[in-house]
Amino acid sequence: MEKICVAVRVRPPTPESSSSENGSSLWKVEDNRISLHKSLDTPISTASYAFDHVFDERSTNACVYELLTKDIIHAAVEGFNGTAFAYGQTSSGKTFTMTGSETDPGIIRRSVRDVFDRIQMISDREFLIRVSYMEIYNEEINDLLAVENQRLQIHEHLERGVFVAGLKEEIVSDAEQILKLLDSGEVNRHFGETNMNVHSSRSHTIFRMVIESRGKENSSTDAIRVSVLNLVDLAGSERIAKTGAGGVRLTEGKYINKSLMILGNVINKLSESSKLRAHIPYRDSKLTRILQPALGGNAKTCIICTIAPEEHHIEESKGTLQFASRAKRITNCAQINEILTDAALLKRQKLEIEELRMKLQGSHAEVLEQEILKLSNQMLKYELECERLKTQLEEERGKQKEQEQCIKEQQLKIENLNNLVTNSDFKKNQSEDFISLRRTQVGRCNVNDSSGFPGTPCFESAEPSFVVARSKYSGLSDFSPMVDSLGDVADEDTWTKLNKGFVPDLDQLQFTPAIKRQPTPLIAATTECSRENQKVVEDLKSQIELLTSEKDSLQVKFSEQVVLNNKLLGEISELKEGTLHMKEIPKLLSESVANCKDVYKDVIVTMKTLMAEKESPTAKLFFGVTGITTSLLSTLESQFSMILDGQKAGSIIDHPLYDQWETLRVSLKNTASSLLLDAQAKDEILNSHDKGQEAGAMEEKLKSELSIVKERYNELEKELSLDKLLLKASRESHERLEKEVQFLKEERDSLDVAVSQSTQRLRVIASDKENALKDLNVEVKRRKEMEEEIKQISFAFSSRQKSLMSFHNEIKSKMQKLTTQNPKLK
Ligand SMILES: Nc1ncnc2c1ncn2[C@@H]1O[C@H](COP(=O)(O)OP(=O)(O)OP(=O)(O)O)[C@@H](O)[C@H]1O
Repeated sequence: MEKICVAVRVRPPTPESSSSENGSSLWKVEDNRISLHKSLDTPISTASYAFDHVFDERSTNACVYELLTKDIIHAAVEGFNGTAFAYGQTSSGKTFTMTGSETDPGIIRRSVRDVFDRIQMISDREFLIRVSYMEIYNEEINDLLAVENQRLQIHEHLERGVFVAGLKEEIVSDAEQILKLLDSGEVNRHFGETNMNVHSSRSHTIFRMVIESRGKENSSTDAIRVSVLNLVDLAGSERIAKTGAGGVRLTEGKYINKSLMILGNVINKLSESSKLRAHIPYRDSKLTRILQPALGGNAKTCIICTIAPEEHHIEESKGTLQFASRAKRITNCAQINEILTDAALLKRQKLEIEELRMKLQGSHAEVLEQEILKLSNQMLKYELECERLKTQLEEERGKQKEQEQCIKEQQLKIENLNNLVTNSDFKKNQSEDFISLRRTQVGRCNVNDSSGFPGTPCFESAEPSFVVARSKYSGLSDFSPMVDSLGDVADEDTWTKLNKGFVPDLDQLQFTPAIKRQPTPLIAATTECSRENQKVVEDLKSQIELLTSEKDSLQVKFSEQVVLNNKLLGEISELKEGTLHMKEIPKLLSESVANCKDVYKDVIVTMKTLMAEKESPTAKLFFGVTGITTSLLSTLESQFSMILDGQKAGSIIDHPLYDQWETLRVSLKNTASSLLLDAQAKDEILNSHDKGQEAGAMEEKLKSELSIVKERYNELEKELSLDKLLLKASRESHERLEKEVQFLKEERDSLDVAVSQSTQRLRVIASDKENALKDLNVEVKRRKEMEEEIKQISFAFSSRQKSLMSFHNEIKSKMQKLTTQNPKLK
């Protein structure tokens, strides 16, 4: 187990920035520490970071290679997998570090030369070297050594691990040959000009050397070593606002930021304690999938994080340093990769059996026998444990299937909900609709409003669980985002955001045991093997526990979602009911207005016939009132016609407008009939020739009636303005209602997203379980083989013991014979 080696390199300031920023860098490098200083040279305590190496602006590629990469290259020659990669924002010097210049070659060229120098020094082994060069451009793998090999796929093999199918591998015999291949590959690389870098890498490149070696002598008995060396130049993260990217550059930028964010996620998960990290999202991007062995796997890895010293890049530089801090906590488990030929395996086993025999012949025979027995028992125990885990897994799978079924049903429900919402025809200006809805939602509205207007929907009174559940969706998901949901990643420098707020805690560092897949040496290693097996089984057990708990939490979340969904469904059906009810109002109102109009027309006709003297004050007043009332009626009519637009009939009896119009109708009718009676009385009075006295009384009466009409008119005017206010309030309520519906729709959409994320997560868990099961099967198979071997050894041991016993008895009988023949010997 060893930690990843992490270094930081500060690029020299650009000529423009050194002239504009007085040439003084805010980043100070002291030994292996880098800290941010304020302009007055006071250090900022929270921005000080320590790494394995920190290279300042004056350091050369030669120095970086010597201190950081050289050991990994030498280890690769010896059979260890190795990876070196450069990470940092755009224009911070990654390509300069990996590729370098003519005068100061970068890590890749230096590594190539060093590999061959090293090979020259190893005289007892022979080497075969293959190289490949690929780029990941817009999440597609292209072969840089064979342009026709585009969009290559990643495959996984039990023994070979993750590999890129169809990638050209050139067998090379010297460094010069590789350097030429590199130059030809460089031509095919995607570069582009941005505001930040005139020669910006638009893809991640991976230069790979596969180093195979075997001993020159006794080659049939020696294992073949195969190691993979990856030298990676990542594309730089970029802020679109700074790079000024558009069109193709923008698309590239989005892909670059997305894959770097996933790399950041993987690093974050790996830097967590092993108890917390349930799932490492290697599969979320091609880059992380290819680099999987280098990140927490079987490889020696170094990361060089490059930063730009300019003040306007401080945020990006801090992000890079936080990424580096996390990477520093990752532990790899590198081991020599050996492939044993059958002959080599046989020879090794023979040697081991011989060793065991020697031990058996010594005084430890019994102890060893016991140990073998103990081991056999342990094997049996582990096998049983494996069986148990297997059945547990089967059960888990069954449960998972059920859950998937549940999710499908849920999705169906959501679709129905969707249809319901889209079918609901909420039109603008249907303000009165809300009045009816108010009745249906009386429990949830502010009906006791002092204004007496219809209450507005009140969500404070909603059940707390509803609010809690809703707030959950606004929070960030606790698992890594899926590639497809990151469409707008490039709009914000998300990876920098992601890196913020990290507090390194090295004490919590945990190690992940790696599963060894190599053939295991026999007897001498049995104890070690059993311990290892135990560890593996425990590891698998803990993995299963983690998966189970994760599944449980998902199930809880899922049932919460179901509850929330049901609630939303209820609310939406309530709203729908309300809407149907509301649709009835306008027609009735318009009917009411038509009624009033008819009555009023009758009244006017009657009144006109009564008004003999058209120029009298009473007639003038009457006609004036008639005009006003007509205009009132037309206003109301136009308002209702606006509301009626597109609505259907229904019934509403208790609407305030209905009451008012009813009162108006009755009052007009009464006035008309009283006027009619008065006119008749007047006729009678005139007929009785008592003109003087009666005319005065009649005038008085008419005046008083006129004032009543006036008052009534004023009242009507007030009622009308009240109605207007009511209409306004209703309109506002309707708008609020519409917003609420919109909000519910959004809520439903977010639920949709959450459910699909859960589904994806479940799928990932399922595949993880599948992998765990595969590993278990491999383990079981291996254990069976070992058991077989132990049986054979036990058998050999017992036959050896028997022969020893017979030999012993033979000697004994011979001795006895000798002593009987020659008693002197006694
Ligand atoms: N250590 C250094 N010494 C001198 N010049 C450097 C150094 N590092 C970077 N530069 C120069 O800075 C510029 C940008 O560097 P480079 O292209 O390597 O950045 P990058 O991180 O690879 O950018 P991108 O991600 O956009 O490809 C180049 O002109 C390069 O020569």
